[in-house]
Amino acid sequence: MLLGAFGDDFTGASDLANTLARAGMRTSLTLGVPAGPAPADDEAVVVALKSRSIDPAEAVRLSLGATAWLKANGARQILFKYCSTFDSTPSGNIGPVAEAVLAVLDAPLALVCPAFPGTGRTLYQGHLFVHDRLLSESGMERHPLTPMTDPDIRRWLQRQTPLKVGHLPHAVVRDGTSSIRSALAEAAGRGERLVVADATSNDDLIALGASLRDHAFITGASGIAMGLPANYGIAPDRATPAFVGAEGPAVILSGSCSQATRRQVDIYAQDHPHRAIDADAVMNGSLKLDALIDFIETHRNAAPMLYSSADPEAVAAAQARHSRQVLAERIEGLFAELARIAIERGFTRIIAAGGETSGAVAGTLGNAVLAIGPEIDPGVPALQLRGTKPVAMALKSGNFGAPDFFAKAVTLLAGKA
Ligand SMILES: Nc1ncnc2c1ncn2[C@@H]1O[C@H](COP(=O)(O)OP(=O)(O)O)[C@@H](O)[C@H]1O
Ligand SMILES: O=C(O)[C@@H](O)C(=O)COP(=O)(O)O
Repeated sequence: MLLGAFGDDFTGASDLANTLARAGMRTSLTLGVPAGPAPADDEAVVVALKSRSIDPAEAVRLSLGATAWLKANGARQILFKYCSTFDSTPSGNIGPVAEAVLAVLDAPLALVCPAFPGTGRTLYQGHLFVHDRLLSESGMERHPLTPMTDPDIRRWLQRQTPLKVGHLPHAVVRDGTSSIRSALAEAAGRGERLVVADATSNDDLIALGASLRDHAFITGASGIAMGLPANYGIAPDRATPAFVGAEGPAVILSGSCSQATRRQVDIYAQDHPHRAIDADAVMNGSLKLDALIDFIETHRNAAPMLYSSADPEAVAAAQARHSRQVLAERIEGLFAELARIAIERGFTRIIAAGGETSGAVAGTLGNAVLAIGPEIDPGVPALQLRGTKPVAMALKSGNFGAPDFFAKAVTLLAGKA
């Protein structure tokens, strides 16, 4: 293993694995920390954690566990992947996790770069944009678990950690690798331990990546990985193993309330069987699991969709009636149970939308290892379970994917282009 990474949610980890695979690295995605050794022949392993929206101390514990396993399996560098919209709260979890890993690796500083221009996330003057909107006006300010109300990543991160936060301005990044290296050395001299880097294009990310060759620890969204494989002499044009896919029944499980997902749900519902899951019905027990299973069984050959995706007003109203955390856990628990039973009943293509939801859904596979297949849309690869069970999956980040994502995913997971 050359590069060892962990992601703070399952969709994010699959997004990173996708970037590394596209850049030519032989990459696997593991759901949680594997019990045994790393898969042989892999140059990069991405451990998917579900640590984004949990207690900071627990997130630190899980992240240190992943770091220890990756190091024990030979990783030369550790990469901590978080969301390109920097999903976190004033108490964590990005700051506390970065701080803890810096300490165990005894690293002077770590770069912080959530930019992912391919999906419209750019960072300029320390501020994060989603397309032409500041993060705090992008819809992310109303996220159900991590409302992002401040677009200044330096200020937001500084609330999460006592470590000194610095800034690498765009002019330096644009100037290229040697300027970046000098600026990082100066930042270390000033005692800065977490340095937020501007990046507005893939070229910026590649220049940043090239300047991180000697860094023991790097943090960022998947864009920061674009330039890392080249540091190991790996080029993108390398042949990748064929993706076989799985031809059995498909089901879509969407607990994502992001804007992009809600549009994708609307489009898919126009000509596919679909059923909404009502938050109150989940909480008061009037929604029966059996009825949902009957629904997907009835439509098993037409790729049915079950979704709790709802607009911000409906989510806020439901959260006002129930505890936010308990509501999230109950809905995620329901999706996990649906995925488990669907797989048991022979569904082989599982498409999950939303980071937390995907974590719950994929979590039913235990400590599985997944191979990376073709890209469905930027940031979302087709995944295939390694081993004997024929299961293919897509774990879609909330705001990723074109409006026709679900139909495309159903086709691609069957191994059809
Ligand atoms: N109708 C709903 N009302 C309230 N919370 C919901 C509803 N549907 C889903 N949720 C919860 O909101 C969270 C959505 O997060 P996630 O799955 O990461 O997707 P996204 O970040 O794209 O919205 C999950 O914890 C999910 O269980
Ligand atoms: O970096 C990203 O934007 C994604 O990989 C990601 O982590 C998104 O998370 P969810 O929107 O919660 O799926």
